[in-house]
Amino acid sequence: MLLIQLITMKRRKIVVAAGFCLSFFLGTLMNLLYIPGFEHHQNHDNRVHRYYHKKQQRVTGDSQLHVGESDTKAVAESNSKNAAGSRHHQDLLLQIRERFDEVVRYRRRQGHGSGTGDPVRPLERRRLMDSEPGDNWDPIKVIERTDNQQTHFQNRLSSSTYMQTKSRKDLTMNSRSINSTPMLDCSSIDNVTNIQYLGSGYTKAVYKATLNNSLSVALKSVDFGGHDMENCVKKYGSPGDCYRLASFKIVKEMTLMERLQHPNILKLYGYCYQDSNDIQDTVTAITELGSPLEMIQLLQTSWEERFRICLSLVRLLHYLAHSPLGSVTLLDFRPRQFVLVAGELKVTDLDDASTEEAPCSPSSTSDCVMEFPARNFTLPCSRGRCLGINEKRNLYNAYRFFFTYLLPHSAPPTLRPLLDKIVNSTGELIWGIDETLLQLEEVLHLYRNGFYLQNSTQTHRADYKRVVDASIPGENYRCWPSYQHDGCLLSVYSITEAIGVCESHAQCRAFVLTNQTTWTGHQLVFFKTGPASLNSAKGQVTYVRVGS
Ligand SMILES: Nc1ncnc2c1ncn2[C@@H]1O[C@H](COP(=O)(O)OP(=O)(O)OP(=O)(O)O)[C@@H](O)[C@H]1O
Repeated sequence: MLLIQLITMKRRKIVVAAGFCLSFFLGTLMNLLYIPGFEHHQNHDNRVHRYYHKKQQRVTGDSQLHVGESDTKAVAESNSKNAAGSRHHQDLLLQIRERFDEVVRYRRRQGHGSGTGDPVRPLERRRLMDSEPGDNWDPIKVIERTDNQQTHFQNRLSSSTYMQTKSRKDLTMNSRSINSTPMLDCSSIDNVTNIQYLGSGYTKAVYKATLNNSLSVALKSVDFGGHDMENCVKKYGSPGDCYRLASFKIVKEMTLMERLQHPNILKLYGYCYQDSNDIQDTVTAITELGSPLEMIQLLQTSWEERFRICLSLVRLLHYLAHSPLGSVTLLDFRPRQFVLVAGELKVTDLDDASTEEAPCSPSSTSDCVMEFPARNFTLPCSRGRCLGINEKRNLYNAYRFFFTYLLPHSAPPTLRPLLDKIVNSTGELIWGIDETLLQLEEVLHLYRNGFYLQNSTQTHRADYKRVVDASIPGENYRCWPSYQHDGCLLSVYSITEAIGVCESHAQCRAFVLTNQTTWTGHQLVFFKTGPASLNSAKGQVTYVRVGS
């Protein structure tokens, strides 16, 4: 049993709650916590909770009615209802089977695969083996099996507290590794601290947690109160199977994280299966932690940082187009599917990734139409597949969600023509991802080596005196896009560029070189209103404007 100390906040008062296990926390934290922004989930959990109990009562009521009823019409109606219910349930099981098959396909596909971690839970793995040719993986048998589980589940619900974690499967996970890196397991998240809700989408809820008071990670699990679970339970009335269906999104995501290794794909650190809320083997993925992408915030950062995001994205899309699993497209390509890790963009939501290139017939003109809100594209059909559709869909989405907003705005003027060309060529899908990457790497080369300064033959009006081992602690002013909010801290390639910046700011009379550099190797420089507080500082260099 996994116990964690929860410090809960309610109406800004701190309440201490102890002894809840992690999966309980992940599923129902919102029932117990008040943290601004949690209300929505709290309502959802309560709704689902109430719904389960109602459902339980309704089933009991129905059965009593049927026992005492001799009317053959009612019996016939009941039989036909049961048949419809069974078809309904079968439909759910077929969906589970489809998701399961998809995961199996990704696991089996040839390519790199040095990882020995296997995020498919033992139960599914058994079924995976059963689904080999000559298989006995029979959806009907699964229906029977899950019917039993379902009855058990509902019985338990009526007699036990909702969402009570039962036992944890301590699988022999320490031996797992991805590319020789040992993976985290259930024991790793036994004593997590600083748990914070990060966000949730249609299916999953994500929490930040600290392991061993040192490593911060993201914990991802099915959101019991999320839309996916709620809609499914409403439709099928089978929380256990709905959970399984939803959990395959996490299993798929973990499988793809394991198979697709790239600096711009979030790292899977490990996973944990444990029984929770009367559901067997609920899964928690343990991944690298990022911070959600805020477009408004990005628009306020320096061009260099925004360019980094676009370059990260293009490197990612280039990898996806040539991945070991084939060309991968991100069907859900909104900025919220990405996070930032130390300034690098990384994709986090892989449950909607697909390697299927749309099939087509050469005689049809409509098979390969890619539709976007503002325009459509028709791609050629080659050997029964729409040529490059996965790559082109990713690229156009990168253009419409990222490049148009982030690339040209406040870029160094000499880079503008090339950046405009990149924006136009991707917006028209003239270039593929290979050419786009080449061009962005060229921009990086020009920027990193200061070639963007070549044409700026501005003559500086003032002289600057170089003062060694000196700094100016005060005399700050604000500028945009500063790396520090209460001062003017900008990145420059050279002293000449720093002088140019100082000349362009009416307040600037001095600047101090820091020993910090940006990701491109540019130096961060503090611009100052004057040298009044100039003091001695070993190793630092200050430039003070002389004359008017
Ligand atoms: N590793 C992470 N670090 C920080 N935040 C994350 C991380 N993973 C996800 N998030 C945040 O949690 C939110 C929900 O995660 P995710 O997108 O995986 O859930 P989902 O249910 O698949 O959502 P959607 O409805 O968008 O498909 C994301 O929008 C993102 O802001």
